[in-house]
Amino acid sequence: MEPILEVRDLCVSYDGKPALSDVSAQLAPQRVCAIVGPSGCGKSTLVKSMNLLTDETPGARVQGERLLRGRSMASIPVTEVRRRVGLVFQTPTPFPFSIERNLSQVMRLHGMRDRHQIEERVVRLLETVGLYREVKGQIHKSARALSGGQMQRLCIARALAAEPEALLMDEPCSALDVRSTQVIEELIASLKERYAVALVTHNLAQARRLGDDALFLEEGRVVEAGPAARVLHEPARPETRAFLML
Ligand SMILES: Nc1ncnc2c1ncn2[C@@H]1O[C@H](COP(=O)(O)OP(=O)(O)OP(=O)(O)O)[C@@H](O)[C@H]1O
Repeated sequence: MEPILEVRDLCVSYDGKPALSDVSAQLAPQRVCAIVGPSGCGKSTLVKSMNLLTDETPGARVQGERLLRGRSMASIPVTEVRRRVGLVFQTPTPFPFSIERNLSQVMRLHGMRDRHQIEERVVRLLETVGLYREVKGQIHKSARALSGGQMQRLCIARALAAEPEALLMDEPCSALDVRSTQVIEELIASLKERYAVALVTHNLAQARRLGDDALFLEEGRVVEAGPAARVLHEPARPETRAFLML
């Protein structure tokens, strides 16, 4: 199946210091690609490069190919790439206005004008992330009053409001408690039906639970890649086995 998003021979450096070297990776439809590896190995840099955020980082230099459904991102307007490739960060950071406006603003930004259509879609998105029941009747209250887990689900809904094809998640649960983590994990498992997902995680158990594919990075290089069942359970290299505590 054609990948939704692909990077080929990607090299990223910050102030001349390499962070990623010759990285190739694919995000396939209806699959979660778990991106794992030791601290500082380039996981965040990889997902940020997948929606061109690295290209705006001062001192960063990006080389290599990035493709969205086979078309070079270089030939697609940045705003379109960002719409089609959503990014969710480690710390949930909704904008400091209402729950409703956090979502409707994205829709307006992407040209939706019909008020009823927007209202309907806000409800649908809140349902998708399992928030509707919890915030019903309060969607005009500040998003910052939500719990950490609720804020993260709102941030996921905000990424989905742009109707993306791929969803990049950079440690989406690391600021959350066990229960909220479980809720987000269930959500990720359901979202992959509709989106190609990249999941950066320090949590190896989480990578094993959710990953269909896996990419193991070390010092900016891909050292193992393929089906998660192999990479995370039977990696080829002794060093990877040691990291994965196998
Ligand atoms: N904006 C930046 N400016 C300079 N160097 C950076 C920048 N962002 C990342 N780096 C460096 O690039 C390398 C890769 O960092 P990155 O954050 O991508 O790794 P990571 O695997 O996500 O790390 P962690 O698991 O600790 O979050 C590190 O050496 C880091 O210090």
